[in-house]
Amino acid sequence: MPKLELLPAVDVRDGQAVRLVHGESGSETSYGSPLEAALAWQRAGAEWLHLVDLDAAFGTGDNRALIAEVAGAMDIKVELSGGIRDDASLAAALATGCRRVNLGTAALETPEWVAKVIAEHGDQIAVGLDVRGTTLRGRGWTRDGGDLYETLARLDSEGCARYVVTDIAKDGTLQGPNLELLKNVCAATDQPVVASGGVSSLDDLRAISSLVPEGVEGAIVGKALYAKAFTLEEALKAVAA
Ligand SMILES: O=C(O)c1ccccc1N[C@@H]1O[C@H](COP(=O)(O)O)[C@@H](O)[C@H]1O
Repeated sequence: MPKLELLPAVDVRDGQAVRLVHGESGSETSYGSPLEAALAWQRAGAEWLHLVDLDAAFGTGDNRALIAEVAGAMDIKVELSGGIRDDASLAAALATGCRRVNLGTAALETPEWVAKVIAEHGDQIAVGLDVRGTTLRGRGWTRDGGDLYETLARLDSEGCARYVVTDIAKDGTLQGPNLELLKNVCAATDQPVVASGGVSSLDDLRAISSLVPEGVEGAIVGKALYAKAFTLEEALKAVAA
């Protein structure tokens, strides 16, 4: 059985690595230099970095140059998110050398464009399904964007390679992942799922690992690492077993 991939997160707001609670603008805790954070996760053995431009996601500007600097400094695979909504932002994201991008708002608001870029770029495109209950949220998670399972069926039919599923109610809370949601999404699609939101302990990672046979491929870990609930080395060991 393949092991669960771990993706430590670096979310960038106003040039700083931050963590939010429920993805709410204004709830930031700052953790300093995004480059230093990313290099620290790489040194600790990460194989992936989940890198988010929060300003681009919220529409409060962007950190494009800094994101490119961080992605360019990585020897590991980078998954890039936030504000990738048109040809120009997609080209800039892919030009960083990232392994793949996550599209959020675009999958809700411009489905024709998303179908086109899925067809063009294959598994370099993932879609972030950011949900409250079963309602998708876009534009920095401030606007409803339709039903999770209807959107998933549409994206599956268009050949979307992968989904990053975030339970907004759990994100940044250290309250544990929404395992039911992950199971339900895995049951609804044959494509791999990356879990996001709520990881608080090594047991949470072991619980997500138990869903690998159902289709969970990876887990994004944010607040728990920054709050030092465990180290990345411990997390990698816990999912290797
Ligand atoms: O990661 C967050 O905490 C987050 C909070 C609020 C909005 C977005 C967030 N992150 C990721 O950004 C992309 C969505 O960006 P867009 O809608 O495509 O501009 C998505 O991967 C979210 O998970």
